[in-house]
Parts: sequence; structure tokens; C-alpha cells
Amino acid sequence: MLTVRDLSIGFRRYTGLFRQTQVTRLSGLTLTLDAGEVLAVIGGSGAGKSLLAHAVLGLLPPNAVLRGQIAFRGQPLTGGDYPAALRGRRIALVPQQISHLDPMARAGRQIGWAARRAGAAAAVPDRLAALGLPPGAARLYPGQLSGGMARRVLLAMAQAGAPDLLVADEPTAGLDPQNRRTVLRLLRDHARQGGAVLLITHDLTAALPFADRVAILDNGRMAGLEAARDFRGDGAALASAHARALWRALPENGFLADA
Ligand SMILES: Nc1ncnc2c1ncn2[C@@H]1O[C@H](COP(=O)(O)OP(=O)(O)OP(=O)(O)O)[C@@H](O)[C@H]1O
Ligand code: NI
Repeated sequence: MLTVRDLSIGFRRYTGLFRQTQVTRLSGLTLTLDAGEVLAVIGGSGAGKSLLAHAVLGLLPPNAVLRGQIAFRGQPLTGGDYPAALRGRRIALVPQQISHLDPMARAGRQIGWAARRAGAAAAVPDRLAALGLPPGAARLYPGQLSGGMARRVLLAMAQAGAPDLLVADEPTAGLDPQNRRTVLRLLRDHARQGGAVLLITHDLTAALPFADRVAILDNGRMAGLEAARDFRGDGAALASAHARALWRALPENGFLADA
């Protein structure tokens, strides 16, 4: 459904009045994502995860310089004008911040806006029910929602246009374990129903039970692309040394940093 080939992203920076340099923040990234699949992208802060998300949605800032190719169902997303009609319809973003909700509009209205923008029927009560939210949640303002509810409203908005590909940028940040599982399960459901999910997170342990594969970004580079099931035991099944080191260093695996 999604193919990323040799993707690099840099930023132009002025170092003098007329002098420009370029800093590379993502380099040589190649991956594919199939229908029915959840691909977790993990990596520390600044690794380039959100850059990848924004590149897939054609939302990079104007000073960004992109090289390489991204295609969605064979249609190029790079190398020309971004096919904006896909955004919110075929490809949707679950944003990193819950502050992307409008504090002065009820949750139901915001889901309705997202649906209308995508040319879809709003069906707000159905969307809320599908995400395990009570019908009354539609009447609440963002300030009246718990973190878990707000995350689900953002997910409902992203799904309002019935997209194939969901790009979820840290959708579980700030959630307690139960709400975290609920959100991850809902993303898994999206894949089960034939969609695909690019799940950006830095919580490997939480993501593993819900992911098929895990891409590890380290400082803008792909440091490993592994099957989720290979993260087990002492990590001997993992192909990349970086993935093994990361896995063994987890607290639950005993901080075996140099094993
Ligand atoms: N508009 C911009 N101009 C210059 N540099 C930028 C810009 N946007 C992002 N960067 C840089 O690109 C790098 C990757 O940023 P990105 O937001 O993708 O990180 P991330 O992996 O999503 O981190 P986090 O987990 O903190 O969200 C960072 O070093 C960041 O400072
Ligand atoms: Ni980010």
C-alpha cells in the first residue's frame, strides 16, 4: 500500500546572508507497508519519526528538501505536487498532540468537520461507539475529555474519511496502560479491516503485541527492520545488532546493555 524508497529529508539553513547549508535529518530510508499490516516505527526523540509521517502526508515545512520516492498504491507522493485529494480521504494522520483539537468546539462537531472535509457522511454516534466512547462524548468540549477520550476523538477524526492508510504519530503518548492498549487495539482493528497503519512510537514494549513489523530509526537512519515476533527471549532471532541491543537493554529484559 505504501512504498518508501531511499527517502532522505534535509533542511536548508542560512549560515550567513547568502550562504546556505543543508542538514540531513533522515537518510536512505526504504520500507514498504502492506494492507492488513501495522508497522511500528520506533526511535528516540529527534530520530526523524515525525518527519517520515509528515512526508507521507505531504506536510513537510517549506525549508525541507526531500529526496527519494514515496508512493501510495502505486501513485507517487513525491517528485511533483502532492496529490492533496488523498489527504484525509485515503491517507489520514492521527496527530502527535491532543492540542490539535479545537478547544472551543464540541468533539462531535470536530468529527463532523473531518468527515465533511473528506466528503464522507459524519455518522458521529457510530464512530464514537466503534471507539468505545459513550454517545454523550459528542457533546463534550476537548477540555472536558480525559486524555484517553481525546486520543480516541483524534482517531475518530482521522477515520472519518474512511482512509486506507492511517499514520498515527505517538497516539498513545501520555496514556495509562489501559487506554494505551485500547488505542493500539483500535489501530490493529483498522488493519484487520483491510487498512494499513504506520504506528510511530517510542514505546517498543507497548507496540509489540499490536504490530507486525518494527522499523527502528536511529538518528535519521534505518537501524533495523524486524518482525515483531522476533522480539522475544534474549533477542537472538533479531537480525540487526541495533535491535538486539535495544531489546536487551529494556528494563524488563534486565538491562543487559552489553550482552
Ligand atoms: N522545520 C524544521 N527545520 C529544521 N529542522 C527540523 C524541522 N523539523 C524537524 N527538524 C529536525 O529534524 C529532526 C527529526 O525531527 P522529528 O520531529 O522527525 O523527530 P521525532 O523522531 O518525531 O522525535 P519526537 O519523538 O521528539 O517526536 C530533529 O532533529 C528536528 O530538530
Ligand atoms: Ni515526533
